[in-house]
This record gives sequence, C-alpha cells and structure tokens, in this order.
Amino acid sequence: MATRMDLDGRPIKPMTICMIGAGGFIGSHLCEKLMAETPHKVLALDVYSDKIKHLLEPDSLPWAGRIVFHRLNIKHDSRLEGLIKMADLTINLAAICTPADYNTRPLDTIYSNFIDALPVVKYCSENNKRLIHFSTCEVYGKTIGSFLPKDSPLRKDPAYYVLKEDTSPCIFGSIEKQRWSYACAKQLIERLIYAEGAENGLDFTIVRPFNWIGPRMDFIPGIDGPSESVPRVLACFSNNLLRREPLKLVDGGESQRTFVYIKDAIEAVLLMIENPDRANGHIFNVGNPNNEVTVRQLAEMMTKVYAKVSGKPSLESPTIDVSSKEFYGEGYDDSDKRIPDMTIINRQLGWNPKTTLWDLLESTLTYQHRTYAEAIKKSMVKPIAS
Ligand SMILES: NC(=O)c1ccc[n+]([C@@H]2O[C@H](COP(=O)([O-])OP(=O)(O)OC[C@H]3O[C@@H](n4cnc5c(N)ncnc54)[C@H](O)[C@@H]3O)[C@@H](O)[C@H]2O)c1
Ligand SMILES: O=c1ccn([C@@H]2O[C@H](COP(=O)(O)OP(=O)(O)O[C@H]3OC[C@@H](O)[C@H](O)[C@H]3O)[C@@H](O)[C@H]2O)c(=O)[nH]1
Repeated sequence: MATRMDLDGRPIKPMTICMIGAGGFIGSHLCEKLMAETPHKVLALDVYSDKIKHLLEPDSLPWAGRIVFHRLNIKHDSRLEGLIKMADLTINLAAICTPADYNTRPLDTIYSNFIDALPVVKYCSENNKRLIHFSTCEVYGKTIGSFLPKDSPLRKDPAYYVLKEDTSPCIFGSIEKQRWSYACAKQLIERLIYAEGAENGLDFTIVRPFNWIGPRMDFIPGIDGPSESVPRVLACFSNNLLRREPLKLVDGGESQRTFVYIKDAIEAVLLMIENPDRANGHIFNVGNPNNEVTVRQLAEMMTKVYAKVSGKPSLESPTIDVSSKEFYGEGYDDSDKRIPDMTIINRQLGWNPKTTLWDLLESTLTYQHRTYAEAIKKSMVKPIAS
C-alpha cells in the first residue's frame, strides 16, 4: 500500500484505533473503509459482531490481524481502559440511537448516551489519548423558525433554520416530551468533552451526523431484529416496501430531513482520523444540505425506487397516515427541519457530499431487496393448518 498523505502533504503514520460500537451501522462501514484503504489497526469493541463478520472471517483476508474484535459491554467491563491505552485514537459510536426508544426507554437512553460515555472521556483525558466522539444533529432540536407564525416571511430566511455548529442554539421541548432525553444527554456529553478540552487539554473531535443512511442500517423487524421493535425511518419504510404494506407517515410526514449516503459521510470521518491538526478541537456537522425532503417525499421516492429495483409495481395507496402517539407512544416530539451548515467542515477538511438522494436510495434499496426479499417471502408463508 502506498504511503498515505494528509491534507498538508505529510505522510500519515499507521495508527491503532479503539472503535467502540464498531459492530453497528456506522462502525461497520468505517471498519470496512479502514481495512480496504488504510494501514491502520482497529480494536473493534461491541456487544454484537454480525455487521462486521465479513471483515473478521476467514483468517485469509488481506487485512487479517489488523482488525480484532473484543465482545464487551462498556457499561461494566474492566478491559475498557486497557484497550483505550493500547490505541492512539478512540472513536466512540456506542449509543441507543433509535427514536422509538427515547420516549419509551428514557432511562436507558440517558444512561447509554451520557453515563456510559463518561469513562471513555475520562480514560482518554487521563491517558492523553485523542477522542472522536459521535454526537448527533438532534442536539439542535427544533429550528428557531418553527416558533415564528406560520405565515411569517422570516421562515424562508436561512438564518432561521440553517444549523451552525458555533452559533445555533439547542432548542428542545418540555421535560414531559421525553423524545428529547437523547438529544439532551448527547448535548451534555458534548459539553463535558468540550470542557475536558478547555480545562485538561483533551484532544477531541465531535461529529454531528445528519441522517446518514445506507446498507446495514438498523434491522428489518421479524427478520434480523425483534418484530415489535421500531427502527429508524429507512428500515421502517424498507420493511413496509418488502412486505408490500403502505408506508406509515407519522403526523402527516411533514417533518423535513436531509439524508447523506453513508459512504460519503465515512470519507469525512476518515479525513478527521488522518488530519488531527485540522480536526482537533472542532465540532463538525456531517450531512448533505442538497438532499432535503419531507418524510412524505421520502416515502414517495422510496416507493418509486423500490418498484424500479424489485421490478414489482407499487401499491395503489402507497402511504397511510398515523399519529405519533399511536406510532411512538406518549412523549414523542420531532425536529421540524435539519439543514447542516457546511462552512466549518469545508474550511477544515475540504469535504463535500456527492451522492444524490435518488442514487443513494437506489443502491440502498437494491441491497435491501437482495438481502431480505427471500427471507420476508418465507416468513410470510403461513404454516398449513393440520
Ligand atoms: N446513523 C445516523 O444517521 C446517526 C445520526 C446521528 C447520530 N448518530 C450517532 O452515531 C453513533 C453510531 O450510530 P449508528 O447509526 O451506527 O447506530 P448503531 O445502533 O447501528 O450502532 C451503535 C453500536 O453501539 C453498540 N453499543 C451500544 N451500547 C454499547 C455498550 N454499552 N457497549 C458496547 N457496545 C455498545 C451497539 O451494539 C451498536 O452496534 C451513535 O452514537 C449515534 O447516536 C448516528
Ligand atoms: O415509519 C416511520 C418512521 C419514521 N417516520 C418519521 O421519519 C422521520 C425520521 O425518523 P428517524 O427514525 O429516521 O429518526 P430522526 O431523523 O427523527 O432521528 C434520528 O436522527 C439522528 C440520530 O441521532 C438518530 O439516528 C435519530 O435520532 C421522523 O419525522 C419520524 O417521525 C415516519 O413517518 N414513519
């Protein structure tokens, strides 16, 4: 492998990375990228390894020995500090991060996103190790514009909705709206990391992903996850399409999101890993401001794309409205609109997303169809009554 150069033309030294939550959606793509394109070593920590099994076995893989899986729960495992000490850099991805959990399991959500991350920050700070911590775009909460009268012309002014790392406020709902338990826990861990940087010199980077989507995201209920659980929207809609059910639009599907392809976003993370001088001390939005849709538009686009990749016509009524109370239960609330400002990541790392929403849905739904269509068909065949 040719020596890799950083953005300032200096050779990059191979490093050891302690990746916590490496078995999840983002972790699996990051491990894949690091194995295929870099000489870095990965200590992969998670409770699950299904999504990175293809990188761990067989022993004959070209990167054998550069990735080692450690099955552990960071809530209670004394090996954590030793693994952080062995590495040059720690990346923390571990979290409960599906909205269906925020209002129904708020304690687990807060513990996972704040309390469980505390030892990671402490060990990095005490041992002078660099930390890349995964936060979320949810820390912005609602836009300022959402509080203006519906007919106010200011709602169209980007100053009232574009989300900037260094100036936008964090606007959450009331405490009984437990949806915000996740965002609030993530905000507090960001503040703690920032304070460790300011008071104790911790070298940190905070990442705020804006709806990264792609293959291996979450699970398909009843196939590779519990049938009663609710994953994030990509997997919910994929599940509906695979089962030929209408896609459920929560509260009319009016909320807006910007979606970025996981492979574009992973490029940004690799730039952070390999350019510490440019990434340390920064908080980065990572998203695609050009891929904005309402959830209703997302449903319509996914329906069209899925008809194309599966070769089956879509349903006559492809969507159905459902109230948030019915779908998520009491205490749900929502972010109205999420457009990331890209100034800081552009300036520091020269990163820009590339993939359009149509293209990323086409490759993702092709993957979903290939991976799940047969299993769904089998699961839907009713056993013959005796
Ligand atoms: N995917 C997105 O668009 C998105 C958006 C915003 C923020 N994020 C953040 O990025 C990070 C990764 O998200 P993801 O989409 O890959 O989610 P994911 O659920 O697929 O991955 C998280 C991984 O962490 C592991 N984990 C959780 N608790 C653990 C523990 N106590 N010990 C060991 N492992 C544990 C899980 O098993 C899982 O494999 C999270 O911090 C999430 O909040 C993701
Ligand atoms: O079947 C569904 C699922 C979801 N939705 C809606 O689709 C939108 C997106 O829902 P997602 O489940 O993808 O989650 P959100 O975008 O609200 O939050 C996510 O944002 C960033 C991360 O921190 C987390 O991964 C998650 O909190 C919401 O408005 C939700 O109400 C539907 O209308 N129907």
